[in-house]
Amino acid sequence: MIVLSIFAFVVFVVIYYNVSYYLDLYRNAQKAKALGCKPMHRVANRLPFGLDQINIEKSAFDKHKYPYMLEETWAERAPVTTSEMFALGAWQTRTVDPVNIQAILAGQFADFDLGKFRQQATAPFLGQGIFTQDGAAWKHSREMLRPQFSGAQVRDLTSVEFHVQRLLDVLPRMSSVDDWSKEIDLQPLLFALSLDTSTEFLLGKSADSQLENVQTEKEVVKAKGFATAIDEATKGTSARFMYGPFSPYVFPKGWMSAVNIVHSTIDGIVSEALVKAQNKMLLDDRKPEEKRSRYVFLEELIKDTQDPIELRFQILNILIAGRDTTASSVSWAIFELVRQPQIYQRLRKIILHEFGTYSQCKPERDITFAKMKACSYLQYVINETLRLYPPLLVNTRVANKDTTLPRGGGLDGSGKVFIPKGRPVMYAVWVLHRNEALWGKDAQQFRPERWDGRKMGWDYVPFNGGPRICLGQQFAMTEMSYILIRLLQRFDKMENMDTSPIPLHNLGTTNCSANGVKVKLHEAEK
Ligand code: HEM
Repeated sequence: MIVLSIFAFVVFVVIYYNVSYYLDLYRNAQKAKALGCKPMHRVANRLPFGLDQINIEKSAFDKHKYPYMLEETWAERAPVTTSEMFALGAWQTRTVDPVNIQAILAGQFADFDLGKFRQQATAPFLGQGIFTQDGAAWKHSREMLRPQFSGAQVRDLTSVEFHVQRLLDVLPRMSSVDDWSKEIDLQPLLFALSLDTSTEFLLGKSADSQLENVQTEKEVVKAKGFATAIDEATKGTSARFMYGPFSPYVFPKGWMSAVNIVHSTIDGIVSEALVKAQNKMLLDDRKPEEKRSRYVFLEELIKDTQDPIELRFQILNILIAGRDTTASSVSWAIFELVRQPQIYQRLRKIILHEFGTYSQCKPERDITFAKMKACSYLQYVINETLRLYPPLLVNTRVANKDTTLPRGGGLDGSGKVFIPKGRPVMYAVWVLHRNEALWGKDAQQFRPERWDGRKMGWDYVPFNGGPRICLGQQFAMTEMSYILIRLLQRFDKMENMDTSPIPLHNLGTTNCSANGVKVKLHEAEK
């Protein structure tokens, strides 16, 4: 009897699922017709429910070739650049058409949300913050945070110089007898640098993770705890993303304890800051001569909210949004520069001309925000790095109502397409940025000169666009410029020590090199 009941229940679920699936398809087809939409190209699956997609994605991920898989599978029917597929039991639309991307991010911004999957995957770690919210909550966060990213604070580079000096202190220690250093991997050092500058900017206290590399006993332990916990917590969160709707049930080993370490460290600093704010004391109470940064994000934010949980999550959201993105981008820039010595030398010559040699340069006087912004070739190098290696390879928005997108319908892809409420629309920035139709036959090559006279449009979205454009864009461009200037002033040559034939990719919160950035450095002024 029980067996019969279970059997009947399963049959009922299968029938119910099938009927509602086909009814939905029928209703959507009717609505699409009424709106003058044309059918999208459908990607064929080899396994039921699109289960083959899991294999394809997992295998590419494990082989560190995820971006190449995107190019192969997303460009399947070029030049028609929008399609739909059934993956993991649900329909999704995939586009690399700049016109559709502009519609999603700007023109039809109100029709799309981040969707519940991002919130579910990140909730225990990132809670309610600008990076995870939608609607009114997001608007509130954006209005509260935006003023913190304008003006003087973005231009205050004293703290960046302090931490760059720590990085430079570490590098010569690795030198051998001749003028060349031994082989080092710059990538983890650049990640530590970025964690230290971001925590100092946001919290008024640096995580001092670079001290790990100079072996200062006491602080090393403190730094290691926080830096490792941040890495574990972000890695675990990214792993949850892969499971889509099942992410709330996935708890990678050690993830929650890493999350707790990060939360309690930030909570400690926040509660200290709240006490100081109540007593009208400065959060950053170092003596003036010890002060590296005139601005502390948390100190300013406390003027808007005193809720400790809101403060924790807003700070953490920005830390995660800004730290790995900047570090991986500088790493990729060096990755390319050491493979093309002529570009390295051209950039270095311009840097020396504009900002002086390492020993002549007085950073506060010579490396200003305005001068960095005006240094075109330096900006071209960074633009080109973010084109070829956008930190976020793929992004998703979810329709919050029945809507349409302007392109992708019909055989030539020029017609409107219907997007039903709840449908995820994914856009692959990696594929968009390497599309030959948009970037020319040399789209795969690192060629900063292509930016000479080129205007930025919807074919280039490393920072996204529209109302949700990256708040830290200016901050990131400034910091990346600064780090490159100091490194190229100090080293007149860098040699690539990595022999892998193609770049391999690790995907954490951002896309970074799986082989690191292995180089030998040659000091300019020994
Ligand atoms: C190369 C460096 C960076 C890149 C490529 C980058 C890219 C992005 C992208 C693509 C988004 C949109 C995410 C989405 O809506 O799905 C974003 C959002 C954001 N970024 Fe960045 N980012 C960088 C650095 C930074 C830095 C340094 C900060 C802060 C210190 C920052 C703060 C933010 C914030 C707060 C948001 C959320 C904006 C909102 O939703 O309204 N980013 N970033």
